[in-house]
Amino acid sequence: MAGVTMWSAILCSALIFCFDCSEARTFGIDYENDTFVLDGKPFRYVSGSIHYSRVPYQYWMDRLTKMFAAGLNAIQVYIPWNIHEPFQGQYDFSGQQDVVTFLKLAHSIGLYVILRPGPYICAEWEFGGFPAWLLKGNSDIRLRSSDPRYIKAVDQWFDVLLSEIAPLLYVNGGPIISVQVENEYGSYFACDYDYLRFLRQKMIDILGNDVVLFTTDGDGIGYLRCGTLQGLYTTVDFGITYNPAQNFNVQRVWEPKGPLVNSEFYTGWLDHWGESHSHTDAAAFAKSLDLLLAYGANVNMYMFEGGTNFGFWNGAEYPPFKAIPTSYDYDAPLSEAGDITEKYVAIRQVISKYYPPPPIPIPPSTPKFAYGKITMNLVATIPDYLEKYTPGGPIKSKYPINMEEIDHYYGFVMYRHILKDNVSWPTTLDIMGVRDRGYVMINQIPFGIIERDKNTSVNITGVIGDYLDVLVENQARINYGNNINDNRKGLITNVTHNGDPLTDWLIYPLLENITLVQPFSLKHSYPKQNGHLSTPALYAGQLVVPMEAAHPMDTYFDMSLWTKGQIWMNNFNLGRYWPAAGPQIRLYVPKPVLKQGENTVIMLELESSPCIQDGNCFVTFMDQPLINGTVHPFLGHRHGKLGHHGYLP
Ligand SMILES: CCCCNC(=S)N1C[C@H](O)[C@@H](O)[C@@H](O)[C@H]1CO
Repeated sequence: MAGVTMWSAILCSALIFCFDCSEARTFGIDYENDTFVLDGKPFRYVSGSIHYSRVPYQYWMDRLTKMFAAGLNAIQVYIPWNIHEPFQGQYDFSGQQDVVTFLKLAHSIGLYVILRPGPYICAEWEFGGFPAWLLKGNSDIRLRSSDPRYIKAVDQWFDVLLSEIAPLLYVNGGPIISVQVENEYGSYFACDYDYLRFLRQKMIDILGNDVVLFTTDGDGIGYLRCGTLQGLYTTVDFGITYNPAQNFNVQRVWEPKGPLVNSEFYTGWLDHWGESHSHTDAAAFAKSLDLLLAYGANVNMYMFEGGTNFGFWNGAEYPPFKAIPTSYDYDAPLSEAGDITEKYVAIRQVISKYYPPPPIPIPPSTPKFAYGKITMNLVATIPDYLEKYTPGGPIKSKYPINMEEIDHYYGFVMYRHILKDNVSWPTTLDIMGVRDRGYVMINQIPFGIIERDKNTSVNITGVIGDYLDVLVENQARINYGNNINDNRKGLITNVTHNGDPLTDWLIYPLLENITLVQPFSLKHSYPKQNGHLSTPALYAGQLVVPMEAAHPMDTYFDMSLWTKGQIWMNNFNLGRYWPAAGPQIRLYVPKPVLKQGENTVIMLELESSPCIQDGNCFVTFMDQPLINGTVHPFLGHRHGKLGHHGYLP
């Protein structure tokens, strides 16, 4: 008897969070009865996707509690590699990146976890989760394949990540009941089974054999051919359907027995700048959910809480190149700000037909406040700023260098060339390799905007010694499809003038850390103008939040009079704005980035500042979102179509 007591004690000590050490915790598949089994009993999950990287960590508990209050018993979570390994070999699992804490919070509420660690995650996230340093020195790397350079990086990353994850597996006392291998691999051209075998083995080596490993692919035969592998449970994804049998027939081709699983049941859809906000009818979705649950399916609703692409974390589709906005609201049941929606109520109602209502009330939406209008002031034009604030000075190079090679992966970089000849009449500057958008200036006077795959030339004039500046915006690395390998940013080709390559360049990485933006001796002479274009410049303002207990509150940043740029609040990068393109007109400002008293707002306006046009140098803080505004499909210019030589001044 003593022996048994000893073993159960050992088992307990091995099991974190274990509540009942008498029974080993198990989660698996009962193929005979077409169901998952949890601790030997039939189990079906009703799950929702939430991405911890898109919700301020101070709000994680709020969103997770609302998901539990909807009747969910599980959440589905992607792990973006690039937020955890910003530079190769440097890892970050703290603060906003503290995925272990996020998963433990879910566990504490009573939510199981379906984990999707990639290494590729798609998700409309920058580079599908890949770190940009994968491209440094490897312009021909073949991602998502057995390319040894890629496999080496994944192997090292998974050694670190999976070791963090293992203690949180259900079998070890944690909430993780299943782990996805790769992501919709069947939609990718490589079809490299050795790569999938490597991933499967790596996960088994570190996570063990007591976890369900699965794949997810679109519900089409063609997708599944390359998307799954022996030993990985095949699941599918699809949106609203009124004939679940038809959708699951595809899964049954690969899994004749076992639980039916829709791993991404789309509650809404993604947006692109310049296109109308996506919408999915709540009643239609609820009806389809009812049919899926009645059919006995396991369902994960993608997204249940969409959140925000703060900073430079949005992704892009290609072709054509279309960047994802800062809001990832997704028309999801919980809004970007975690508000309860009609769709949330409809879903909760359907789930309550199958399961007892959750033992907690629905938490309230967080309060929002309209802090009103504040004045913005010019700090500096970007050329002035960079000359003063580029630590160590610019990089000197005979030809332009792409961003990855200078270890500057996100945001902006300025390329400067000092004219060696007089250019007395307008002649063509060609910048074929702009990735993705460029603002061309001569001595700070804007001459035009260039865009990848569209207008890549501008007519310029100037004299010897003039500064030709090209400020390039990396709008996002493509996150989906077969072009994901072609993701280098900045200028990836030479710049030619009248067909001749321009040589001798100064390259200024624009600081990702905005704290160095100290108000210059404020120049009251506004930047140079050329038609409606103004010199890219930094503007600063102060938002004063009342010193009252109720404040700060969530709010929305309305910069609808401005055109396109980036916003920081107290040095927190709120994300990109582009009201000239739409549909997002206001940015969500979560309470945690604000403080009582003075809050510093910094804007980088790239194209056309209202301060110059009409003296309306202000922004407004509202108490309502606006992500379904008017769109301008010519990629964002109220002033009409692109001219042949870029936007005409
Ligand atoms: C327009 C192409 C969209 C590609 N993405 C697709 S199909 N999706 C599946 C993908 O697995 C998920 O990460 C999300 O990216 C989702 C769309 O929200």
